[in-house]
Amino acid sequence: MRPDVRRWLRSRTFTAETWQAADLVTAKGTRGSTVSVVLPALDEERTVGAIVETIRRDLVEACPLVDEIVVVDSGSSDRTAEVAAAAGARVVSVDDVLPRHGSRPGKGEALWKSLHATTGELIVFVDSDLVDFDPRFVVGLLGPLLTDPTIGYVKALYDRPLTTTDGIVPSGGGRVTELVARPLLNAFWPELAGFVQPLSGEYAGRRELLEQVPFVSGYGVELGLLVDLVALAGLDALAQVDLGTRKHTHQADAALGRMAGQILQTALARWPGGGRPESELLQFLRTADGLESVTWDVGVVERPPMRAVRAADRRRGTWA
Ligand SMILES: O=c1ccn([C@@H]2O[C@H](COP(=O)(O)OP(=O)(O)O[C@H]3O[C@H](CO)[C@@H](O)[C@H](O)[C@H]3O)[C@@H](O)[C@H]2O)c(=O)[nH]1
Ligand SMILES: O=C(O)[C@H](O)COP(=O)(O)O
Repeated sequence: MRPDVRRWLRSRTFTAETWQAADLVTAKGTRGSTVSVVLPALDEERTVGAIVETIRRDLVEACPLVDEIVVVDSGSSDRTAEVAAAAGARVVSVDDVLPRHGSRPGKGEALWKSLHATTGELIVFVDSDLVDFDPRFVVGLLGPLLTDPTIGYVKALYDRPLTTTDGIVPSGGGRVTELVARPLLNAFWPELAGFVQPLSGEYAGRRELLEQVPFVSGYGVELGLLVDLVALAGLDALAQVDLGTRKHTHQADAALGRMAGQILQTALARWPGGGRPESELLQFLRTADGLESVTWDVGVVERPPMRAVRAADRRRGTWA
């Protein structure tokens, strides 16, 4: 493993249990910070209500850590907006924010517009398709930002079960993460190899940083933010927090293929070019002792066309 990644993993990986909401309220008061929670939502009537209600009950009413909950409706055709509003969120439609800039389809557009629709100095993004949502997610993501001024952006990490018709595969989820995003990041931005869940939809950042980088309109937004923020602020300004387990609604393989395509487009638009890709791939496994990293060499060797080999051997008189 690269020394910079090893050092970053040790100093910038936290667990949500480190912080209690009440302590963070005190830290927030001392710093005069404000917090917005943003939920991008496209047809999430089944799940968005419970998430909003939990955050409102536990982190607005019982303990004033969160100042506003905003659901950015990304063009839902179901009752997402009504359900979210009834649960206590302010709901804005993506088309009504910055209308003179039009609306692009996709999740990243909703996040970009949320910067204009909210006021918090700290912004926490939470997907609205989460099942069994735990308020610890928000507390954990805010912990590093409210206690360490050198940290500006915090990603979630977690176990990702895959729920299938045959049952639950404990670590089977995050297919695009494992098959596309992590190999790409390891190859071209190896300093980011320590991010266990680079595509996690739960993350928090300082507005001051988030307003300095572009937002990709679709599913490339998470990879784009990581690459652009490390260039802007440096690796030590980024952190990750272990939130336990995350369950969400899975998309079909064909939809994940389109997601992978957007992530690839995002990466290629940022690829610095030149040089050889890094051949080390860092993978993470959950063991009884916590997260274990394993390094693999995925470098490949190009063998020449057989005709060229034959011709060269004939010239040397060594062809058998
Ligand atoms: O056009 C869209 C599409 C999605 N969403 C919302 O965005 C969130 C995540 O979308 P989802 O389709 O559930 O993504 P996942 O399959 O869960 O994909 C993972 O990987 C993506 C690519 O990095 C991330 O954007 C996601 O947050 C992350 O959970 C959900 O609340 C959606 O309702 C929108 O608001 N608008
Ligand atoms: O983050 C990902 O890799 C994609 O959202 C796919 O997740 P899933 O394999 O858990 O459905």
